Order: sequence, then structure tokens, then C-alpha cells
Amino acid sequence: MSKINWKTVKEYEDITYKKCGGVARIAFNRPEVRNAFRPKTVGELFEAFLDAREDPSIGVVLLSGEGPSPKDGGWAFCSGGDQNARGHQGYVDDDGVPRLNILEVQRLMRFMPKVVIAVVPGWAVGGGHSLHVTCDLTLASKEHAIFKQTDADVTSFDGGYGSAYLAKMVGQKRAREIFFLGRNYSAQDAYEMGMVNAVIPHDELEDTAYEWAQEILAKSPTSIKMLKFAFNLTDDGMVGQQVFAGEATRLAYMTDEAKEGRNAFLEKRKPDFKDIKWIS
Ligand SMILES: CC(C)(COP(=O)(O)OP(=O)(O)OC[C@H]1O[C@@H](n2cnc3c(N)ncnc32)[C@H](O)[C@@H]1OP(=O)(O)O)[C@@H](O)C(=O)NCCC(=O)NCCSC(=O)c1cc(O)c2ccccc2c1O
Repeated sequence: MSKINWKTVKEYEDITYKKCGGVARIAFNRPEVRNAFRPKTVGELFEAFLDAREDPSIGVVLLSGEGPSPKDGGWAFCSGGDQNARGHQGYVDDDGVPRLNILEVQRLMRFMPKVVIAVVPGWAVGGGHSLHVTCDLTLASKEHAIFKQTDADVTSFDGGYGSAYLAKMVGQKRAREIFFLGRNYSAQDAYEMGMVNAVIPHDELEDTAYEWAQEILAKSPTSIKMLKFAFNLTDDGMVGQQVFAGEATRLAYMTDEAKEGRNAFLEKRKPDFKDIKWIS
């Protein structure tokens, strides 16, 4: 029995969204289809991540999957795009618009100034595998987590964080093996490859993830944020530079010289920077 006193933020159809002690927990809630996502799921996911990003009391987000399946007791993090919702040009909802909007969620997770931890209680497959790769950290159930990349079975390809970034994590040969052969890998295999941070007994998974989050929350928020963006920077090109520089700008705004620049404009005078030291 978990000791965490999660409070539901909002009731959704396809996900659960809770918060406790500076931590947000977002979980896929379609266990009967191994937590596959349809556009509705992704829309809800995006909204919850946006809320977690904007909430100044939240520093860490756990992304997980509810379970077990009421049908057969199977556990899943996420099995990727719901193949029943897959239309001619993408995943389709009642509005008939074909979408690949899970990529927008990947970018939101990647660029938010908070740590996102994948908490993998079971299958992480296809687009679900790519999501765990995109997270900052991954904790996996010793008994039930299985990692598998089925893109090449279903004519799909995550050409960004799911694959190229995975190669930076586990090496080119391993990443190509994962994608080209589509085999099953246990939590221990994934740990040894370097794409999982820790293998945790299933019953302790959520509490351990919460403890990791609390350890992170005890650190300097600015350091954590700048470190995340620094780790991202070299892989994210100009966008990585923009995100990092945005936070540097925020720090600059806090200085006396920035306040002088703003005040001079508002007071319709020339800024006076002569007392500002050139620190090297
Ligand atoms: C995940 C599995 C390996 C689990 O196998 P297992 O034997 O344990 O369970 P079942 O196969 O019996 O599944 C139980 C139940 O769930 C249904 N289900 C499972 N996954 C899906 C799914 N993705 N979509 C729809 N339904 C699913 C399954 O049909 C069963 O239902 P019953 O009614 O029969 O009980 C195995 O299930 C499996 O291999 N699943 C499919 C995994 C998959 O291929 N996913 C899609 C990958 S593509 C993708 O997600 C994706 C990739 C990209 O590169 C993208 C790029 C850009 C945008 C989007 C992308 C994207 O979405």
C-alpha cells in the first residue's frame, strides 16, 4: 500500500492526473489495450503536462501507466498509438482530423523546465517506448517491464527522440538492433544498455519514483532546470540554444543592470550602466 497521498487534479477519460508534495503524476488509463493512445488520450496528456509545467509548486512529473488490465492482469506503461484509431494519414478521433500529436507531447516533456520520470510498470512499446526514451529518467518494474520497438512492424518511424536520441543513450549498434529486430528486452536488459536508471521491485515502483522525485526536489530548482536544458542543448540544435538562452535571459532579468535598463526606458531617460562591473 503506497504512503503517497495523491490528490486528483482533474478527472479525464483516458488518463489519470494527480499531484502530491511537489510531484505531478500523469498516467495512461487504458489498461485493456496496454495503455495505447488515441488522439483523445494525447489531448488529455498535453493538457495535464501543460498544467504541470505552469504550476510553480511542481518540480517533477512522473509519467506512468495504470493497471493491471481487467481483462488479463497484464501491466503496461504504453503500447504506442492505438492501431484501431489509425487512419490513412494519422490517428483519427470523432472530429476526423488525422493527428500525430504525440510528438507535441514529446516536445513539451523535453522542453519543460522540470524533471520528467518515466515510471514503467509493464510494456513500453512503439510510441510508448519513444516516450520513455524522451523522459529525463526511467525507472522500471523488475517483474513486468518489457521494452520493445515495433515501429518497423507497423510501418511507423520515430525519427527523432525515439531513435536518434536513443542511439546517443545506448549506442548506435544497440539502437539499430532495438529498431531493426523489434525484440523484447527486460528491465535488467534495458538497465544494462543504459536506457533505464534503476530496476525496482514492482510493488515498490511508485514509492521509489516518488522518493527519487523528493531527492530532486531537495536540490536547487535553478540548477536542475539549467542542467536539464544544458543536457538537451547539444542534441536540440537552435531550439536547444533558444530554450537554454531563454532561462539565461530570465537570470539576467534579475540583475540590477536589467532593472536599470527597464527603469530607464519607463522613465524616458538614457540607461546608466557605469556602476555595473564587468565580471570575468
Ligand atoms: C504491447 C504488446 C506487445 C502486448 O502484448 P500482449 O501479448 O501482452 O497483449 P495483447 O497483444 O494481447 O494486447 C492486449 C490487448 O491490447 C490491445 N492492444 C495492445 N496494443 C495496442 C495498440 N497499440 N493499439 C490497439 N490495441 C492494442 C490488443 O489488441 C489486445 O486487445 P484484445 O481486444 O485482443 O484483448 C502487443 O499488444 C503489441 O505489440 N501491441 C502493438 C504495439 C504497437 O505496434 N504499437 C504501435 C507502434 S507505432 C506508434 O506507436 C508510433 C510510432 C511512431 O514512430 C510515431 C511517430 C510519430 C507519431 C506517432 C507515432 C506512433 O504513434
